[in-house]
Amino acid sequence: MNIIATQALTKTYGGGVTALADLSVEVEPGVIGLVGANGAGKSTFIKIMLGLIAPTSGTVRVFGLDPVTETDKVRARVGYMPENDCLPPDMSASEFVTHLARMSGLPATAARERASEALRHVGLYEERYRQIGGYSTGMKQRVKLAQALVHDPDLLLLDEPTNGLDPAGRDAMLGLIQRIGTDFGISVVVCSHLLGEVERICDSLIAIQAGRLLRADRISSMTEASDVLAVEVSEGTEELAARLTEMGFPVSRDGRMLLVPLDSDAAYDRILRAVADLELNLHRLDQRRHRVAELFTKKETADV
Ligand SMILES: Nc1ncnc2c1ncn2[C@@H]1O[C@H](COP(=O)(O)OP(=O)(O)OP(=O)(O)O)[C@@H](O)[C@H]1O
Repeated sequence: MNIIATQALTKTYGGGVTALADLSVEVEPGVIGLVGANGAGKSTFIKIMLGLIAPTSGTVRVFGLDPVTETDKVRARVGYMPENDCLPPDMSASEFVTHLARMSGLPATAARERASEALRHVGLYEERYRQIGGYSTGMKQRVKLAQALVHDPDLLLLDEPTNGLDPAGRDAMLGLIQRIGTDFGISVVVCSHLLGEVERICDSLIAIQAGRLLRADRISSMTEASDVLAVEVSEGTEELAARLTEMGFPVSRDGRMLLVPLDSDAAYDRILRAVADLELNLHRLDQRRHRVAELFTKKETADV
């Protein structure tokens, strides 16, 4: 079952900036990365899913619901962690998250309990009565995550959750997000311009560029074997390269590896024979896997 489905979704802001253009995508449950360079349209997509802004044309459904006309029903099932800092410095995390739980419709006692639970999940239980103004950036990000979780949503939309964090803080936040997906069975859309980090924790990716869909697929499909063979020998790389070139293979080098396009099954056997004829010691012979970063053209690539 799809959790999100869009059809020709388009958003043009006043002033004529088209942030999303004709985006059609279907998203299955899991931990999903929404990736693209700055300005690609990720935040716009998230805001449309939440019913915060309306599409210019096209449709969007979240759990089969229309965020434009069924906003409350969508928000009851979706938690949102915004990109920007939006926390009151003079409240404790406990007060703040309880307040948002109350706003979601929970009675006072249940709201307090749920807030404590959410703060425990994000690792802030001990610190929950301290004022947010004294928190580190990492702790503030965790408060934002806790408030997104507090009403027990089925889907989390996280906008740049690792923003401003140092490498250790990033790893901790990514681990937390992954656990939310696996341990609680909540689907998560992680929006980021950092392809490398999203790739580590997601089952699937939606890649957008300048508001258009580049590809939406499972990461395993994106990194399937390519039709390029990587050949590495302990010694005699030059010799082998020359022999393969003589045999008509368009060989290229990548460090100690020779890369040879595989145009037929016979090519595999011919390369093996060449290695044997030259009496070289074969170190490695396998099909290269595609890299997710290949999705993006070099010029407009997300940071990897
Ligand atoms: N309220 C707005 N009015 C006009 N243009 C906007 C508005 N919000 C976003 N845009 C423009 O729409 C495009 C997409 O912006 P959006 O914030 O959705 O991208 P993003 O991928 O989330 O980028 P970032 O990672 O920088 O937040 C950008 O060109 C941006 O300048």
